Amino acid sequence: MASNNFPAKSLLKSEALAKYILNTSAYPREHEQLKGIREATADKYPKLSGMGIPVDEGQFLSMLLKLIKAKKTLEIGVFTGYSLLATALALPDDGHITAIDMSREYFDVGLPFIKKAGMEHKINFIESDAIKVLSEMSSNDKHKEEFDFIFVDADKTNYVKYHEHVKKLVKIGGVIAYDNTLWYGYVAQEEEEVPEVARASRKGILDLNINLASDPCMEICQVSIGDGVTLCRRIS
Ligand SMILES: C[S@@+](CC[C@H](N)C(=O)[O-])C[C@H]1O[C@@H](n2cnc3c(N)ncnc32)[C@H](O)[C@@H]1O
Repeated sequence: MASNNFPAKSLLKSEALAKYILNTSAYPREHEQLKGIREATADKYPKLSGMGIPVDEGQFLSMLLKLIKAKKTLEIGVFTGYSLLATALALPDDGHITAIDMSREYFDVGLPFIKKAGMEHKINFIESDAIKVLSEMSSNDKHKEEFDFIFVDADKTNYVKYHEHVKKLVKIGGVIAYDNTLWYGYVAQEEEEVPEVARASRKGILDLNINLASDPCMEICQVSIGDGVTLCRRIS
C-alpha cells in the first residue's frame, strides 16, 4: 500500500534496478487488460496508484498459481483489481476467486478490464469488512480447507488476525501469500526513524513476521519482490 506520504519506491532496491526489471522482463509480458487497470488506476487515483501490486509481482503470483495448479482462491484487499485479474488469468476456466474489499468503488474501476479479459465469471466480489467475512467463514466447517491459494493485501494492522482465520481456510499443501511484509524497508529500521503515518502498519507487519516464523503449521519463505511477499505453505 502507498500514499503520497510514503516513498514512491520500495527502499529495497534502487530506482534504476526496479526500472531495469520492469522494462526488461515485466512490461513486455504484461497482459493488455492488466496494463489497462494500471493506467486507469493511475488516472483515477494518482496518489494511490502504488496500492496495486507491481507488474513483476503480478507475474510472480501468476507463475506460482500455475505451478501449484490452483483452482479455488481467496483474495483479501482487491483495490482496483490488478492482483485479482492477474490471479483470474492464471486460473483454469473453471477456477474461482472469492474477492473481498470494503470498497466497491475501487473494484468498479478495474471491472471493465476484467470483463474485457473475459474473466468476470471466475470472480465473486464481496463488499465488506474482511475480518467480518473471514470470522464467519473460518467458523463454518463448509469453508475449512477450501482454498488452494489465499492472497492477503489489505489493512496491515490486522494481518495477525487474518492469519488466524485464513490458516483454517487454506488446504493442507496450499499457499497463503502476504503482501508488503518488508513494508518499504521500515521493518529493518528503528521506530523513531519511520514516518508516523507508517508506524501502525509497520507494527502489524513486524507482529505478523514474528508470528509466521514460529508457526509450526506453515513452511515459510519471504521473498523480496515488490514490497516483500511471504509465502506460507500449510503443512499441518
Ligand atoms: C493495497 S490495496 C490492495 C491492492 C490489490 N491487491 C491490487 O493489486 O490492486 C488494499 C485494499 O484493502 C482494502 N481494505 C483495507 N482494509 C480492509 C478491510 N478491513 N476489509 C476489506 N478490505 C479492506 C482497501 O479498501 C484497499 O482496496
